Amino acid sequence: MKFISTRGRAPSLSFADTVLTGLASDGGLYVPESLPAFSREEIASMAGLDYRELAFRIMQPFVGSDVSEEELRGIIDRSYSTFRHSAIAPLVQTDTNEWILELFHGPTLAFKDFALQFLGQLFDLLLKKRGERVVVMGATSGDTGSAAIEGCRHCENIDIFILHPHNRVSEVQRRQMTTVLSDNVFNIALEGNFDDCQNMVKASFAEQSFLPDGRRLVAVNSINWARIMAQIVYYFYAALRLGAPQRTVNFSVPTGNFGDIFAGYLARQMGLPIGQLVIATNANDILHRCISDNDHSPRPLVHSLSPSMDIMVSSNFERLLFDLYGRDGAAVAALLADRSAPMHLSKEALDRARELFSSYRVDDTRTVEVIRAVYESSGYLLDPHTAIGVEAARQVRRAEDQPMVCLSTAHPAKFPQAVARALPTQEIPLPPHMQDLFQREERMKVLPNDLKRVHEFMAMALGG
Ligand SMILES: Cc1ncc(COP(=O)(O)O)c(C=O)c1O
Ligand SMILES: N[C@@H](CCOP(=O)(O)O)C(=O)O
Repeated sequence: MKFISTRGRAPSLSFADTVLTGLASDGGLYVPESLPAFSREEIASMAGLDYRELAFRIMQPFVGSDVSEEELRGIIDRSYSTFRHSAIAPLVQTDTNEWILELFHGPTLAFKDFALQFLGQLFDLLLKKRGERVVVMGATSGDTGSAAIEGCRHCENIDIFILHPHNRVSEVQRRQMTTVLSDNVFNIALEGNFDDCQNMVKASFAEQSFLPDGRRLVAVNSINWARIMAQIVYYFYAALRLGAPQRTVNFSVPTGNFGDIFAGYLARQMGLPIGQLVIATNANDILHRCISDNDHSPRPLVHSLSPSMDIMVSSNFERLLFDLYGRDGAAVAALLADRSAPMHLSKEALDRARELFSSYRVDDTRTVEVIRAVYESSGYLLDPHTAIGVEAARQVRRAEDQPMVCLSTAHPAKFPQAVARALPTQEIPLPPHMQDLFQREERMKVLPNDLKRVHEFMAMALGG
């Protein structure tokens, strides 16, 4: 399978080369030239498969011959053996036809582990085969960082640098990153917000001459295609458990960088009978405004109780635009020429986007009310991001008789302060492997929002 850029001017790449890169050379994101599709019968035959076997069936067509079937099975086995729940992604019912898909049973307690445990294993295999050592650079609003570090820290051929917004992630999130003291792990606390971190990472991919010894950058954010690919699997897994393909299933997805919900969109394009796909946003609602009012204009970032979704520039929206504009790279490049300017979709693109997605915005006050209300009605404790997904689902749901699956993207223990606003006396213990998190030594470098300073730090850390 070949992968092409959403801006249409970069060379197409193989799966392995796509994984071991970041942005395309024209500034675009890589997508498959064509999507594999499964017939209704093929999907029916997947019912009852365990998570690992299903992951193999869904991902193998993308991977092709770059990774042998045996190698892919090995990667999948190792990736999901670190999860603490035997179902990997269990479903819990909270109301009539309302389900929570718990995606937080991986090592860092967020859905990011699904793709980043996998990506770390994949990097390890591909880099060893090539005898190459690379520099991984990523931006995080709190969850990608620790999951990427956890996925990559044992890779001999990787140095990893993660930028997080200084003082804008929860203490648990920060400590999950900064207490990993391995020699190949570097945490940068940037004096800026997540968008600043992400801009810096993208600018670094465009100009890599600051790296010593001819080293190159590789992405761990969801600009890396393998991240999205691994997330497609749990849409199939949940839908099959709830009766697909005989039954249509709906999903509500707490959304920031648009990676997770884009994986759901792909699952539908690949044949899974998904009805509604709900984009659930916090006060940083550019995607909701885009779908509801055709208003994709950036506004100052708001710091919310769901910090991982404090994102204004959603990288993966570009991948959707590519499809909405008939896979015309020039049209996408023109639309995104100035990301700080308001963007308005054409009538056709907007109509199509509205057919594909519903959207809803949930502010902090409502987030707190929902955490409290769901706990009181069902005894189920939501994290603030998941609460946004649950509320959005309840507000925009069309088919009461079909299952609505709300993706639970993080464990509430990552956000005790936010949960305490709703339930002040509620204890939320960390899992056993994190019991001493607050006693561990931390290491990070605080840097100004200045590309040159970040590059100097990275070059020095790499011995340049
Ligand atoms: C807990 C949590 N929920 C939701 C999101 C939003 O996911 P996405 O960026 O894929 O839209 C993130 C960050 O990505 C997150 O960390
Ligand atoms: N919410 C994310 C932001 C980065 O998103 P990614 O999916 O592109 O890595 C985070 O927790 O860091």
